[in-house]
Amino acid sequence: MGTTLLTNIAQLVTVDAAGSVLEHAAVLIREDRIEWIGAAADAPAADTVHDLSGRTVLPGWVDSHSHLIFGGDRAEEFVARMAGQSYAAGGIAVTTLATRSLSDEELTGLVAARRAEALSMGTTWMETKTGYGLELSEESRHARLGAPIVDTLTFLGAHLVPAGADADEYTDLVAGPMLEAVAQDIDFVDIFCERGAFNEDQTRRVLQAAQDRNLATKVHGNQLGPGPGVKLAVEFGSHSVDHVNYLEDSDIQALAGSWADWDRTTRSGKPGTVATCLPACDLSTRQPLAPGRELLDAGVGIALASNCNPGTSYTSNMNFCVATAVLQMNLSLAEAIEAATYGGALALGIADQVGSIEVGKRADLHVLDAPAAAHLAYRPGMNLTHSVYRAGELAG
Ligand SMILES: N=CN[C@@H](CCC(=O)O)C(=O)O
Ligand SMILES: [Zn+2]
Repeated sequence: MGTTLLTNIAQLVTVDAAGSVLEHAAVLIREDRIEWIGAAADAPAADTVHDLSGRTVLPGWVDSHSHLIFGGDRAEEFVARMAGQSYAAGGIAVTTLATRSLSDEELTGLVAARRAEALSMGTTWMETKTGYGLELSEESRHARLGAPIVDTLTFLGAHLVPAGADADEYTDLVAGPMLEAVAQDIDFVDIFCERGAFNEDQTRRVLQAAQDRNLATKVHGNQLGPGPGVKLAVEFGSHSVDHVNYLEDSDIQALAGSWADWDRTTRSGKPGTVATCLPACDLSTRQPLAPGRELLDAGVGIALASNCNPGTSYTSNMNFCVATAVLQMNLSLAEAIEAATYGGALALGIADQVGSIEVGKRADLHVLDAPAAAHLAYRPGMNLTHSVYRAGELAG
């Protein structure tokens, strides 16, 4: 592979701690790593040179929340919602049935195609979750098939209590035998803490079981109404709490408190619980957009993610999520880009490897067909992704 120089970059948005944006820049990649960054005029020689002709380069998106392991779709549910019906967790069962009927080959093919689609739109690191299995054999099949396709795999056996099951007995199954069966394939344990899904006590049991196994955790919380999800995530030291639409002041304070030992300017210390905002989901479910601005102003680290799934957010387009965060959540472009790259990396515990363009980090780069990153929000809905480098390799 040798070295590759990307040069003639009009704007290089590094997302480093200082938020450096370089103009007339170049990046040297050696194998899968970033070896040098600087002015194009000073660039070292390289085996291969890619002239980017005045385009913009960002870190690849780090999509820290998705549910790609599913069959079928729920377009009818979506249409009913647009006609006024509200979203309820029960729709998950429809996807569970559709997924069960797929062979390993069919399911693998669907997940791989979805991963490739996201990569083609700039997502160089992708998390996904189980959660449409809801029985031991299916949850472990989904974990086994999904793990080699995505970069981070999360176990979400506690997504919905299956019809006819007792909620507490099912929670015991998730926290015990199911977790045991998937443990070797997963990076995180997650739970949907919400009315209609799992309550506070059940959430505690699952988070405790994960902690007892030294597994990192996440929580789906405060999506459809106020609830205990945020505070539980903070109490258990979860990497993130996701959705965060309905927050009380005390939730924001709890989140802010978790960031007390983090120094933003040097990016050192102990990161707190990331509040992951999912704007595409909020639009598709007609929920109020998560208060990203308020969270940032309170000192909370935030991430933006797609939440790609067939029920609440059938898109993996992070360009769209970033544009929405700028246009409708009052984030600056730099804040939105940081949340969709470095913020996602913090939410997945991989910020030392990816999430910014810095020497030594993995060469995950997203080239925009635009002279400035502002075009992401200035030209919303346009296909601005020109090319994508993942671990130094040109994708596609
Ligand atoms: N909220 C819970 N889980 C998914 C939706 C799953 C579904 O409706 O299929 C989410 O993150 O939005
Ligand atoms: Zn989700």
